[in-house]
Amino acid sequence: MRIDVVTIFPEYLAPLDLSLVGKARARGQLDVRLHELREFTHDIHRTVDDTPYGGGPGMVMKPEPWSEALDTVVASGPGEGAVPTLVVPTPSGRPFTQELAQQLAAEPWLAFAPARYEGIDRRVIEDAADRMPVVEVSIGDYVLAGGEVAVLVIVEAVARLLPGVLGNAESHQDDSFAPGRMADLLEGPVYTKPADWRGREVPEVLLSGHHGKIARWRREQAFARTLAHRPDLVARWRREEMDKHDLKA
Ligand SMILES: Nc1cc(-c2ccc3cc[nH]c3c2)n[nH]1
Repeated sequence: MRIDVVTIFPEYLAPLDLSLVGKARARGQLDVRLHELREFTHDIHRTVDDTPYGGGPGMVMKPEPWSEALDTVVASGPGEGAVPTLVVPTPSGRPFTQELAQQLAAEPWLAFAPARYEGIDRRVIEDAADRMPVVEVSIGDYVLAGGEVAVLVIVEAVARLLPGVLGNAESHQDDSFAPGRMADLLEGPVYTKPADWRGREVPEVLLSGHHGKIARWRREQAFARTLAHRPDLVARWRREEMDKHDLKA
């Protein structure tokens, strides 16, 4: 997979050199290219923003640098009409879920447009959508100061789904949120040595060696935690299970 990121803060993406994503890049499984938006300005001050039409607080990112940057990204692709899927982090976007991560992981080429200020001139997104798939994505119902952190979240969640990126020991096949595994929902509690730590002992069942009982205990624990923290997910999973067995709620 190829990933391009256009940003005024390339240093914000430094974590993409580390750990899972960094190793995947070193192995050639991921080709990540950062583009500094100010390289696509032509004034002495390298201006990327201006005041908003219609008034209001803050500044808006100018269309020209973005369109030049995105044109350069597309032109540097494999050619033959290949274009990236443009991912635009925004609080009002499509919720980023494991399902969307799976969909993005199936794409050969992603380009990210993390905004700053009050956002990017809308015409940039509209113009891009005439040439490539565009998906606006929210990583949660809170407001960040820019989209770079969202890029890190999305890239990590997508990269770990790519074949060979996770070692077998860390396979994502058992991900709680992987489609079809809603029944497990969130992870249950985990324990490691020592068996007694500060007077707190590991649950007996985990020392029993009875794999059936252990698996059931873990599902029960995960379900109880999910029911407490995410009743909405449990309700959705129940509906999906009822639909799957053509049962009426
Ligand atoms: N899910 C989510 C995305 C954002 C976001 C994305 C881009 C910009 C640009 C300026 N502020 C931003 C905030 N906040 N929360």
